Amino acid sequence: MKINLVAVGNKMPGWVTEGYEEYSKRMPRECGLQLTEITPARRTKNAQPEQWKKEEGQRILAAIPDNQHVVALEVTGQSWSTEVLSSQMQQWLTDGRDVALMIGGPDGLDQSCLQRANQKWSLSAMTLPHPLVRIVLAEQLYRAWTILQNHPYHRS
Ligand SMILES: C[S@@+](CC[C@H](N)C(=O)[O-])C[C@H]1O[C@@H](n2cnc3c(N)ncnc32)[C@H](O)[C@@H]1O
Repeated sequence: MKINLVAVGNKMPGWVTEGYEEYSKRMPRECGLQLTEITPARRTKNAQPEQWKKEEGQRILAAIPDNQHVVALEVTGQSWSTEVLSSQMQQWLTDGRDVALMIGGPDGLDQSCLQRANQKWSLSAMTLPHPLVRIVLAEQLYRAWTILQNHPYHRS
């Protein structure tokens, strides 16, 4: 299984790239984490957040093959403990399809992305900045993997 992390935002500052890679590089081949960065819509002076989200949504969906199991990162989604995430990961591995995780931009995910999602996952009731979300996500995926491996990284 491959995890296809489709995230709005490119040209990230060094601390974001370093933080993300610190954890993504720890993921094993059988559960490899691959990042697809989506170019954000150009924000013009006349605020058109729905239009920007729509544009980004089209780019996100174009980066996800039809046969992938899709999870939207969304504040109002389901809250999973790390242990629940590891069970989810086991289910994804058993299912065998690649998994796509979608992270929206500053205005969030478009409705078309939410409709495509098979699951919606909330990391917290707080709204996090999208660059931070990819780092937290990579760490939690690694932590969930270590639980499946009975590796001592995770101490409950
Ligand atoms: C700055 S947030 C967007 C906020 C936007 N106002 C909204 O309502 O979605 C950017 C993206 O980060 C992700 N995100 C932010 N906080 C999150 C959280 N607590 N749980 C899951 N995803 C989150 C979502 O994918 C969101 O689209």
